[in-house]
Amino acid sequence: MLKNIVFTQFFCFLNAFSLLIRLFFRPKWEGGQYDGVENKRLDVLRIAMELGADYVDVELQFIDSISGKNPENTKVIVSSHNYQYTPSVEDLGNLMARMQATGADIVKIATTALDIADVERIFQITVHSQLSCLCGIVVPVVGLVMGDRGLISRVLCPKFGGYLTFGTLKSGVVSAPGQQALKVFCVRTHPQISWDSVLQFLTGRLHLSAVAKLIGAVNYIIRRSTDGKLIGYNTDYFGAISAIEDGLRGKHNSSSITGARVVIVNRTYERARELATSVRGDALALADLDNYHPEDGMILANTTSIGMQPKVDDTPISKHALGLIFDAVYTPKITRLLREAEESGATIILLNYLFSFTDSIVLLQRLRNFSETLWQITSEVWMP
Ligand SMILES: O=C1C[C@@](O)(C(=O)O)C[C@@H](O)[C@@H]1O
Repeated sequence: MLKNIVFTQFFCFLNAFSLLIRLFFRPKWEGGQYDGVENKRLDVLRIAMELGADYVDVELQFIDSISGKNPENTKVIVSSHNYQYTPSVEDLGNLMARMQATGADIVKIATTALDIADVERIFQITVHSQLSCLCGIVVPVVGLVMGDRGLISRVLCPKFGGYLTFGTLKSGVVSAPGQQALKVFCVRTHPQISWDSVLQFLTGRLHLSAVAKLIGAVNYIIRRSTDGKLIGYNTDYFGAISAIEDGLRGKHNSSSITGARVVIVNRTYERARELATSVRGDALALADLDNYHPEDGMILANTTSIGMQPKVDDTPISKHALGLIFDAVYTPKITRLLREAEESGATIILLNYLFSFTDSIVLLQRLRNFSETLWQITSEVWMP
């Protein structure tokens, strides 16, 4: 029976970047090719487990016939496919809860994009399901949106905490609409060519949006289809500012946001002063931060990479911070800074991934025909 199974897919674990082959046996009613008796299909999955498959993938409707019967080294993925549309956030949330409650090792939801903005709902659910780890075990989630308009979900899913993405080994041979052939892009330079010169190459060719120019950083580069020009945007600022504003609104129960006195802290005092001068703020040396006693209503924003994986035990401030604490680090989502701040009773704010993303969708929608030319630079390119 195993001979009849077609191996046409691969898992691409983007984080570890190791490649695993997965066996799948999806029925026609769930978008696959198997048209036979259900019991036989489930038998195949059971045999696969006995033979030591790393993963077996079963539809939500059949999870009971597999879950709990798997050997320790076989992980069970529970799947749901919607080939018509992407349901509302509420419906997706309910579906996710039902899937998580099955006891599966991994939850996978694949929906269909009728509009590029549908992807946002899947990202929202993916992010939300990671945050529920605060109160218990996190079940890894795969959230994908099928179809050309869902392409961005396949590329950006790791950024939103997705466990893996799907692709095809051969262009055109797909098991779901929108799957892309595996291409590993890397910026490879000769040891004598410095990262600075790569940046120089990019920055020399970039046209900046007004906001990116002002901030001096971009996190998205899009090749404009009308003239092929590379346009650099900054969408991260919006994710950060909107999260802080939301946090303030929630804390003070009001809709008005007022200005603030800005204090810039940097390891190099001179640099702190330089930036502080440009925003008419004050500067502080990092060494003085622990003894700094700000007035009530302080918002502390960590915009450095301190506390980011792998150095998750680092924190920019040794005492427990109070007030409203924002951390721009997004791996891990709950940094030591945020954890300790929360323990001290502070209000913590996470980067508003979704706003950041919504903003990019708005940009993309403005620039029609984007799909073949979307470039995403996951680590920011800083302008010299
Ligand atoms: O669940 C998935 C992901 C998928 O739907 C995709 O969109 O790549 C393809 C399916 O075959 C697979 O089982």
